[in-house]
Amino acid sequence: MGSVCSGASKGTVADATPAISAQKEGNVNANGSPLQPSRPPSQHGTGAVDENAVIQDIQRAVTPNPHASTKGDDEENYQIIRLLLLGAVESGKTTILEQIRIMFKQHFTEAELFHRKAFIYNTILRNVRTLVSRTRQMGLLYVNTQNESGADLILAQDETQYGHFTPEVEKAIISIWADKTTQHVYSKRSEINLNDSTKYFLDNLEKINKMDFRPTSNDLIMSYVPTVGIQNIIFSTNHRSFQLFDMGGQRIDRRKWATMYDGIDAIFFCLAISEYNQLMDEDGITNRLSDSMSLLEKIAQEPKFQTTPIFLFLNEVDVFREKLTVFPLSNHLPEYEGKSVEEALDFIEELATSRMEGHQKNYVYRTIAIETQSMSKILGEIFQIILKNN
Ligand SMILES: Nc1nc2c(ncn2[C@@H]2O[C@H](COP(=O)(O)OP(=O)(O)OP(=O)(O)O)[C@@H](O)[C@H]2O)c(=O)[nH]1
Ligand SMILES: [Mg+2]
Repeated sequence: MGSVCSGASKGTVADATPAISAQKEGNVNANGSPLQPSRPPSQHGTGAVDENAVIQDIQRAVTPNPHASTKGDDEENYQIIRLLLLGAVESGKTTILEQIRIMFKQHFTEAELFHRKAFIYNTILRNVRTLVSRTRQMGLLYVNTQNESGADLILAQDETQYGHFTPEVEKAIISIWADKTTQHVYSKRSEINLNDSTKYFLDNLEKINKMDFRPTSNDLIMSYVPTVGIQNIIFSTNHRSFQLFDMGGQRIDRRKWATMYDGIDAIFFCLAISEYNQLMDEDGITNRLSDSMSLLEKIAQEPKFQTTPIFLFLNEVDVFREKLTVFPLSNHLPEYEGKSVEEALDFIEELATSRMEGHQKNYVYRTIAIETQSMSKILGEIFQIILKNN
């Protein structure tokens, strides 16, 4: 169309009244049937689902209908605008998808909430175990001596547990979390790469451990469930329909990315800049930031994307800021000579843009994907750009 449809909001897309034409989400295909179950972090790469069947299923679902109207017909019948979310593991892809869902008022289903609830319990258990282990590793004692036996109880829990905690375990977790020693260990969390949502969930354990606990949309934003394979959502705004594909960022999942490269109108690339001091779980040697930068370069050089706009999210700015004081950036990127957070951010941005050199259209944003308000503004701007170009 070349410009925003008549009747479009002049403000951000978030301000526009969304017309949701369909809602497909949570590892479902466009027909609404399950693709692959999300797996717990300890089971990466497993699952009995036939990946080829899944890919064929998706391709069938997204292949343009030859009988459908094309641009130039009635506005409502424009071809769907297809967006691809790419980036390494835990870079914020699904968080952005969830922010988009919130923005377009795509409510989460009961099944999704139930599924996510299980992961929230597991995340809490893993995080508190990490804190307890670190406390012992550092040779620290709890201020409340009774927490020593509570720590034993927590360490004895099965790490693959996905259900409610017994009252005894709940009491032990709450007491350990409140202990000054734990708070001291937590203040140094950058050293142990503790999941960022630790405080958020532990502060609310009593509420979360109730049988009738129903996660809020913010709980979903804060929790992490690794994406397996490909999930997608369909939504409409400004008389246009969008299909957004979210891909798992692990190496095993990246193999499937190329099956989705045809007919993509924009790429949302997430890069967790806070990972400059972390190594990849998959091999234990590759620096995570360096892996993400290589991935970005590969996408920017992909022949099929030469005219496809890339919206780059330099994500986890909050964690990055926090980490810089503990882990100087120059220890990991010796060419960095700056001193301030802003200089560090500029340096990372330059690094990222240099990896997209030669690519025709790219837009860079510094983001904190868990913040609904700031993300809604940024995504609003992005959707306006996309609408103008399609
Ligand atoms: N503090 C903070 N946490 C974030 C930010 N972005 C995402 N997170 C958290 O990071 C975790 C991982 O985010 P996801 O969006 O699920 O990561 P992903 O890229 O989809 O990861 P895979 O599906 O494994 O490829 C979640 O717990 C989020 O709440 C951010 O900007 N700041
Ligand atoms: Mg994901």
